Amino acid sequence: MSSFILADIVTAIFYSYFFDASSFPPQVRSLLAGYDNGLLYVLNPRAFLSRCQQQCGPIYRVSLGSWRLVIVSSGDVMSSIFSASSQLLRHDPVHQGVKTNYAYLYEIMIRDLYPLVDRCFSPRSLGQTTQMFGPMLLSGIKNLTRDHSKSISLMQLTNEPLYTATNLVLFGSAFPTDSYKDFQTLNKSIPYRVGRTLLHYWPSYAARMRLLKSLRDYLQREEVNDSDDKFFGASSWQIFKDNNLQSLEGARLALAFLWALHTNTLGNSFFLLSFLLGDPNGFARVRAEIDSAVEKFGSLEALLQASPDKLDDPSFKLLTSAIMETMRLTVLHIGIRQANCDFDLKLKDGKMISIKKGEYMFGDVHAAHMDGTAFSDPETFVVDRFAQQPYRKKHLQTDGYPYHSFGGGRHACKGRWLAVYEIKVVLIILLHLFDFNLAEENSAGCLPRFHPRSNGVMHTEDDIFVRLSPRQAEKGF
Ligand code: HEM
Repeated sequence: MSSFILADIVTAIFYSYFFDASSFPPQVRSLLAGYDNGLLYVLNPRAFLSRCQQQCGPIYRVSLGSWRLVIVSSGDVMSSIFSASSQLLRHDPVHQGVKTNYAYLYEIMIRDLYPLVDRCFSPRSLGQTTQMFGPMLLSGIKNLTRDHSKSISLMQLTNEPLYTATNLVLFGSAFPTDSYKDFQTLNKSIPYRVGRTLLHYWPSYAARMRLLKSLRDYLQREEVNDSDDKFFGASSWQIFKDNNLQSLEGARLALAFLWALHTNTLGNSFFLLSFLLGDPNGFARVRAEIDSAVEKFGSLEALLQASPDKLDDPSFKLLTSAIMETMRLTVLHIGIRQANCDFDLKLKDGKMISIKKGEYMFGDVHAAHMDGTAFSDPETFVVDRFAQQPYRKKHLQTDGYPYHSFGGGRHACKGRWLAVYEIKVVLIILLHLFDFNLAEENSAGCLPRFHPRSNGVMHTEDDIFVRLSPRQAEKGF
């Protein structure tokens, strides 16, 4: 056993032995110095956290192996975490997918890459960044759906054209756009990777290596002379070049970024369409809204060429609500921050939590989103849950709800406007063009089952197969 693991175990035993269980917040008990809890967490994070919350309430301490965490599921406390200064609670770079030389890479991410993302994906600049996204996505969907005689995977239909069109508009034609399969192999293996089991490990490892190689080749281009990636792609490439990051190390950082860019957006597009297929009335209402918006814009093509700002409009009130509702159900936990020093975190009700140096703070968003006092019938997909509010441009329609799917404060999701826009366009195209019939090969019913190991966001191993038929008005398509 390495000395590191031994030190971890000794620290954990020491910590659990001396911890005062009567203090606030309460401590989840452990028989094996946190390692029993660590194992239970890895096997089924959602079930473990839900049990802890039932035992201890909305704020509690738990040791997962050598990690000491304060877990919160109350909206107010989560907001206090997001707004705490980085001198007290710092973002832990390991959770950004950067594991090697991370202090250096993390600095580049925070200093250069995130501000660029913030600028390019803000509501004001998004239109410039995503020019041609709609038409490219339409073309990708057309290519994939030429043969209507065969059933098609809903995962592939909602994900592959989206992945490819996004990469093309952001990074230009030099980007390895044929990397969808490898990306998905890696993405699907995340629950297993986190659990450190060897099952499924090799294909995921090989996919990661191929992705890293093609990203390194992309970064090592001599010049960026594509006219089609001058806005975001060229600026991000310049950051890698200026920081001497065109080697494997740069490719690792680029892969972490690519993952942040795609994983939740792809997952949510798939889950949203599956939820709608399981709710025929909701499906019909969203489609009616899309059809009348297409009429208002004149044609689907005109709508797809419109800027994201034009789609941030009450004409898509129900669709936007459906997107936010899907994210409410599928985002699990966020906001991992590590305490730089001992300090007291003051809560709104005047209580204090004494945070110890080295402890992690962690928001159990799923628990907050399953709170029946804030969300009626919280387990159910309710298509118009957020459609009742007056529509406000540049707002996500969730004001007034304890809603945390995009985090908050200084580190709130910098891609949220892009994500909502992209998912909107996927749904507009698919619902406007096609009727969906479930294919014979579906065994598990229409709703995909959440994978028990899902961590961060819901994962599923289920797919849904559908037969598409062009709608009456689109027979010529
Ligand atoms: C449905 C889609 C998405 C969801 C649910 C989502 C969710 C989140 C959440 C919860 C956080 C905060 C994490 C924390 O506090 O530790 C976050 C951060 C971030 N997201 Fe997203 N995200 C999505 C799409 C995107 C996209 C498309 C991008 C584009 C690049 C993006 C880029 C980022 C970045 C750069 C951060 C880090 C911000 C910072 O630390 O300052 N996200 N995201």
